[in-house]
Amino acid sequence: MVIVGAAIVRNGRLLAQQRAWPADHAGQWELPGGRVEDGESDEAALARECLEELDVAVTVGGRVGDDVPLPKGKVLRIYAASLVGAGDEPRAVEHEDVRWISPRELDDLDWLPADRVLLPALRTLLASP
Ligand SMILES: Nc1nc2c([nH]c(=O)n2[C@H]2C[C@H](O)[C@@H](COP(=O)(O)OP(=O)(O)OP(=O)(O)O)O2)c(=O)[nH]1
Repeated sequence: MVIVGAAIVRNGRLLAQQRAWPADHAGQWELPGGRVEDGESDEAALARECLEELDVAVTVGGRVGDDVPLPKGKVLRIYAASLVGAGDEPRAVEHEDVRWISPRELDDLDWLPADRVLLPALRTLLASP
């Protein structure tokens, strides 16, 4: 099963969201996203999840990093993304918080373990023009 995540970048910052549940991961940070449903493309799943979780429309770009294995045979797959409306403000619909993260803050956040594996690739993405 594929879990897609969006690396949404604006003005050199990465959007991260803080989990409200389950209890053992509450407070930890991740990228917006979720499960790809049957018959759905990765891109469509990402657009749907960003609308559900952040209430914003996104344009999905290329892959970021390699698939990261998750427990129970799942994989985490990240795509670069951008807001359709540059002035749109994502809000935490079902999460604790959302925040724009600068490269300097990237390492200090309490990321989910799979996301931490992706930090070098995310750092490279943030450094690209
Ligand atoms: N969305 C997302 N999930 C992640 C990330 N890193 C990571 O390990 N996961 C894990 C947590 C969950 O086990 C799984 C996705 O859960 P989810 O709750 O976001 O997805 P979903 O809404 O489609 O799941 P479900 O409630 O339908 O089961 O992937 C990440 O950066 N973003």
